[in-house]
Amino acid sequence: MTTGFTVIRDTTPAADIPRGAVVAMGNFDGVHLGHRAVIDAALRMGRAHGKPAFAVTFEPHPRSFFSPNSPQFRLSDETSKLRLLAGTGLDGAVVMTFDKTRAGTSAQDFIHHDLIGRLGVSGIAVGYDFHFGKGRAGSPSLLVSEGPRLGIEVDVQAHVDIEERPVSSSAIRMALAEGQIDEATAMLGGPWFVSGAVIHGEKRGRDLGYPTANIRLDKNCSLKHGIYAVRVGRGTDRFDAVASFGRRPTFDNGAPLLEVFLFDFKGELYGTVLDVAFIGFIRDELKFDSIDALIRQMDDDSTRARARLAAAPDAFPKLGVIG
Ligand SMILES: Cc1cc2nc3c(=O)[nH]c(=O)nc-3n(C[C@H](O)[C@H](O)[C@H](O)COP(=O)(O)O)c2cc1C
Ligand SMILES: Nc1ncnc2c1ncn2[C@@H]1O[C@H](COP(=O)(O)OP(=O)(O)O)[C@@H](O)[C@H]1O
Repeated sequence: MTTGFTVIRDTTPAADIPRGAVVAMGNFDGVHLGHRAVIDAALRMGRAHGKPAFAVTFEPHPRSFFSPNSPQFRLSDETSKLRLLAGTGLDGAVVMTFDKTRAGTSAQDFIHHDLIGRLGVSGIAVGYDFHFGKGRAGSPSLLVSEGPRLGIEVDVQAHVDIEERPVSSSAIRMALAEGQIDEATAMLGGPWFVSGAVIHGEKRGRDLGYPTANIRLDKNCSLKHGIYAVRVGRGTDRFDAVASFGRRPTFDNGAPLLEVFLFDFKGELYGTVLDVAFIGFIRDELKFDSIDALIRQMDDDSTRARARLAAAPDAFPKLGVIG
């Protein structure tokens, strides 16, 4: 686990910002294999320069600033993204607020004020399709052409392909919406995960013999409704589990909830923040005619989830500690 991951924000005093860092720039939603190629390039450059390597990223996601009315399924919220970035070996992240001012900053001003003035960057790694600055005028080729004059090394990473398809955050969103967990895991370089605090439900689970820790996911989460083999993290503890994400058509067809039954666990989880990593898809969510039929199905789901998890004993996202 990486420690000492520093987060720099727009409000961080200049005196607290290390000068001369190399930066990996991107939105980094999900921190997938393509992002990791850019991050690895920055790590190599940082070692060569004898300088720290930081991610430069934007919050909220620029798309939600530009299209506030078309909801965005985020693979990782800000905290999850920072934990993933902290797990890569980077020294920190510069989180730039994406607001009206930043959206209106020209590419040249972004380079000169935000990157050189504020950070004194000595190197920049980006992906082939990263654009920045007002009107998306800033591009990898602009950085490549300006870099030598500014004394900044620039590294542009090509797309990472899996089966001849470029890895992208939107391809991963689509895979999750289809319940294609193996595809999402391959593109991410590790299992997709969500985090949330356990809330109270209808207290039906304990009567079924399946108490479930209930977690409300972001309303824009488009993970396919269904039953999954999951691995749960509570701090550094790990528990194998089976989870249902859906509306419980057998009962209430209510708001979508993630409900997690931890194997071999007894205890109180209300209020606890759990990390839930999706390891395998088991089946679609169904409406059962009787509680007994649902319970028999949950027994079978548990057997299948245990087998799926036993085949991937170490599967869990590599997360670091922020701060
Ligand atoms: C492994 C598993 C499979 C489930 N499958 C279904 C299902 O197919 N259909 C359904 O309506 N509810 C399903 N559920 C949700 C249960 O109905 C729900 O956990 C139960 O109602 C308890 O709710 P509570 O946590 O609010 O007490 C499943 C839950 C688990 C843990
Ligand atoms: N093995 C377990 N897996 C999940 N939750 C458990 C387990 N054992 C005990 N619990 C506790 O039981 C609660 C879920 O019980 P349940 O009857 O489903 O209530 P609720 O409807 O409030 O979720 C969890 O939030 C947790 O505090």
